[in-house]
Formats: sequence, C-alpha cells, structure tokens
Amino acid sequence: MASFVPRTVFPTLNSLPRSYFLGHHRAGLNKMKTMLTYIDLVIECRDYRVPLTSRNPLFEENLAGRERLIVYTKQDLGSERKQQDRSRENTIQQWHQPTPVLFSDHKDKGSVRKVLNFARDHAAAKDSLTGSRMMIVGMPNIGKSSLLNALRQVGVHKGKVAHTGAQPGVTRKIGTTVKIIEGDENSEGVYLMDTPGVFVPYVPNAESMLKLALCGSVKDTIIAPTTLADYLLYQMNIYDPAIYSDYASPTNDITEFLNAVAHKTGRLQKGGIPDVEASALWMIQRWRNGQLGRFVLDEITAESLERERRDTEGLGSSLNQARRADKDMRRQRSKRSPEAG
Ligand SMILES: Nc1nc2c(ncn2[C@@H]2O[C@H](COP(=O)(O)OP(=O)(O)OP(=O)(O)O)[C@@H](O)[C@H]2O)c(=O)[nH]1
Repeated sequence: MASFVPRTVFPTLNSLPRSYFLGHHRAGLNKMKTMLTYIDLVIECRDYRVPLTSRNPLFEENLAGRERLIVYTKQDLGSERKQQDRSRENTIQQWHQPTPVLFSDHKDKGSVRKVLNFARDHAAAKDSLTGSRMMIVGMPNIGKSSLLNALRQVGVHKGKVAHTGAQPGVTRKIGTTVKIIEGDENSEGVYLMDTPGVFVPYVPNAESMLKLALCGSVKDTIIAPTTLADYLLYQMNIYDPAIYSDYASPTNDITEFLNAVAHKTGRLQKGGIPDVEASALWMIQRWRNGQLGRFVLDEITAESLERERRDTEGLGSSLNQARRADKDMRRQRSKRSPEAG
C-alpha cells in the first residue's frame, strides 16, 4: 500500500483578509497608553501554539518604557511531546533575553504560581507602601482574562471576576482591576488590570492569518470554515494524520475529509447531504479544545525567530499604510468575487 504523503506547503490565498484591527482595539490601546504611568509591570500574553505569529509589535512600540514579562498562554494545548516542548521553550526564552518569559496553563496552579512569584518579587523589589500595579495585554482571545482569574484564585483565593469566552472580543474595555497578591504591613499588595485584546495592525502573510484564526484570535465569521479546516488538515497531516483516524483515513483533500467527518458524526442535511460547514466548525473547535492533537503551528528555531523579527519590524508604526493596503485588497477582492468580502 502506498504510504500517505502530506502536503509540504499550503496554497497561497491572496484573497484572505489580512487585517482585523477593530475600533475597540485602537481605543483600548490608546487607553492603555494613558494608564501606563500608573503601571509597574506589563504582562504581555502570547499564544504557546503560535509564539511568533501572536507577537504584536504594537505592544512593544506603544507600551515601551515599562518592564515586561512575556507569558505564553495555553501551554497545555501545544504540548504532547515533553522533550521537544522543553527545547522549544528554552529557545524562546533565549530569544527574548533579557526580557523574562514564563509559560502558563490557566488550570495548572503550578504555572500560575510561577507568574505570581514573579509578580511578588517584582513588587518587592519596588518596595512601595502603595503596592504595585500591573497590566495584562495581548491579542484577542489569547487567555488574558482567564490568566487574571487564575492569578486571583491562586493568589487571594477569590472567584472569577473577568468574563472569558471562546470567541475574541469578550473584554472590550479596560475594566477589571483585581488584587492578585495580598498586602502586608509594608505594602498594599499587587493589583492587575485587564485590557481588551488588540490585533496586529496588518498580518504579513495569509498563512499567519490562518494560524491566528485557527487559534481563535479572529471571529469565525471572517474566514470560511472550510478554508480554516483545510489549513487545520494540512497542519494535522504534518504532525500525524493518525490523530483524526476516528473520523477519516489520511487525506490531503478537504472535501473528502469533511464528507467523512459529516458521515461519521451525523452532520447531514436533508437527503443525507454532508453538512461540510458544520463539520469544519466542529473539527476546528475540537482542535482548539485540545481534542484533536496538541501541537504548535509556528516552527521554532533560532533562524525562524530571527526571520520573524525582521519581517515584523516597523509593522506597528505603519498602521495607516497597513490599513490602506488592506482596503485595496478588499476592494480588489470584491471586484473579483462579491461573496468573498
Ligand atoms: N486550554 C486552555 N484554554 C485556555 C487557557 N487560557 C484561556 N483559555 C481559553 O481561551 C479562551 C479565551 O480566553 P479569555 O481569557 O476570554 O481570552 P482574552 O484574552 O481575555 O480574550 P478577549 O476578550 O478577546 O481579550 C476561553 O475559551 C478560555 O477558556 C489555557 O491556558 N488553556
């Protein structure tokens, strides 16, 4: 029997939107800038599955001058092969030096405690009677509010305060400031401020947009579910096609794959026609929940990290240029196909 050969490249989709920088992202970022004078530490979240793609240069440019801790969230969703994970994490930590880096899973108290210990040490070094104020920032749906809730739970044993959700944009305004470490006779304790997710102004290539959408940073209405599922199939095949063996045989054909999933899971329309869209959304959701393999989407090597730094340099400051380019692209796309907008 011929062995299965996965695709080694995903087709370039020039018509894919490359921007998702919304009004409340801009407003949120502006507000964060005005709050910066009150902040001692910025906790910047990035997604463990896309360490490169979830970097938003806007934070570095706009929140400069404050110490930063980078936390890679959703560690549990990107790890299955422990040995590889550790080596990847070491490479990431070296890349960021001297900025400190931690990895978190909001349900793992050990990893949450590491963030708390960092915050405690940082506050202690400041040695202020009025305590310490920190701000948590990151791309939409990256897990900021979940981490804030977990820090509060582990730190001061109080329940959830910030709303969380599986779609981006649950937090739309700078709002909840919560105590995460109790004070004592020397200090008032540590407070953390939640902020809305801010998307990168312009995504450098279509594949990065697919990665961000797959990880949930973009609303599911922006990219066709079958396109996203095709990208997921491409990534699953590179990782190990056996992870979907309950639903389909190894394939590079998204229609064949979704038809098989629809039949296997009973997602059929009238007359037994496979509901490919519902099947696509279901597969994407399963992957997002870690039920369809846990693996990262960004290749992490010293070279890929350096390449990414070069590619995204200056992207934050070229916001207007990025917006114009995106508008042009949309205009061209709607001329070609009215349904693609
Ligand atoms: N498996 C896993 N899921 C997580 C983790 N952190 C957050 N999530 C999930 O990711 C989704 C988004 O989490 P939120 O905390 O609402 O993300 P946010 O960054 O505050 O989102 P915005 O409101 O868009 O700014 C939710 O479904 C969370 O349950 C994590 O460490 N592991």
